[in-house]
Amino acid sequence: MLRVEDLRLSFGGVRALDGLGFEAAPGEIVSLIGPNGAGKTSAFNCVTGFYRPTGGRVLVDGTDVTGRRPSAIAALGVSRTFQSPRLFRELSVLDNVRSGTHLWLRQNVFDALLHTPRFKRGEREATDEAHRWLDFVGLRGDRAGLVRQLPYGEQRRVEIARALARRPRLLLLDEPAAGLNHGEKAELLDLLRRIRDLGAAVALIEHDMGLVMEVSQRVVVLNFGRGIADGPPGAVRRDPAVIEAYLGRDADEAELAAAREEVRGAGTD
Ligand SMILES: Nc1ncnc2c1ncn2[C@@H]1O[C@H](COP(=O)(O)OP(=O)(O)OP(=O)(O)O)[C@@H](O)[C@H]1O
Repeated sequence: MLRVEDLRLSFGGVRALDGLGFEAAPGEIVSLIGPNGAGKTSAFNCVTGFYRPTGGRVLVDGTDVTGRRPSAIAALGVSRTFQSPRLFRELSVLDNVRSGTHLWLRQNVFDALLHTPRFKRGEREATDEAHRWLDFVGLRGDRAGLVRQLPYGEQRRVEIARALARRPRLLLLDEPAAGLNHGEKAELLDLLRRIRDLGAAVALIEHDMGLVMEVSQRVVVLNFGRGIADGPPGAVRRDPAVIEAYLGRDADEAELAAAREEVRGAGTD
């Protein structure tokens, strides 16, 4: 579904991406991990058209989308969330999710102006579907209220519901566990599995190693814009290059042991 080949991106002298390659197949969660500044979000931005790579290719279901605009890439079934939720703050919870349906809802300007039967049918369908996705992400409570009044963890769920309402074939989630408490993380783990079971390809950026190791079919480790490991979680967490990437070559044994623990993920062994 997604194939990234030899991706390169520079900002002035900074090489954010330096020959990155990875793939994500339908029904699979592929996690991108790596130290701060390793290039994970830059990779997402290149895949979704927010950045134009300076080299390499991005293929979505075999179509070369390198350098295309975000809207053109979204139209191919690519949907994403951001490190901090980017919602329409002055819209209701429901309307935020309904906005996701406009990608596939077939309405023209005359339908909207004249409120034709087709328009009304479409609006009903959009509302029903938005409710279904809010149920799916487990958002209880008032859906007519403004989204900005929700707690942070719930805003994240709304953003995921909106991304799902676009009916994506490829979903990119940028640090969905950031700022969540323990209980919310457990619910997110369950949600990620259910999203995978829908059959989409999921690419995940996440710093919570326990979550990553538990939910991913494959883990790609980035360091300085390059992939330094790519494989099933079990193999990646034993890879010495991965441990080193988190601390650097000069780390002493105690630090390395602590890093090994972190990469291994609490309670997953
Ligand atoms: N818009 C930009 N302008 C200049 N430099 C940028 C820009 N975006 C990213 N960079 C640089 O590119 C490198 C990779 O950043 P990126 O945000 O992709 O890393 P990351 O792995 O997602 O980090 P984090 O885990 O902290 O989110 C960093 O050195 C960063 O400072």
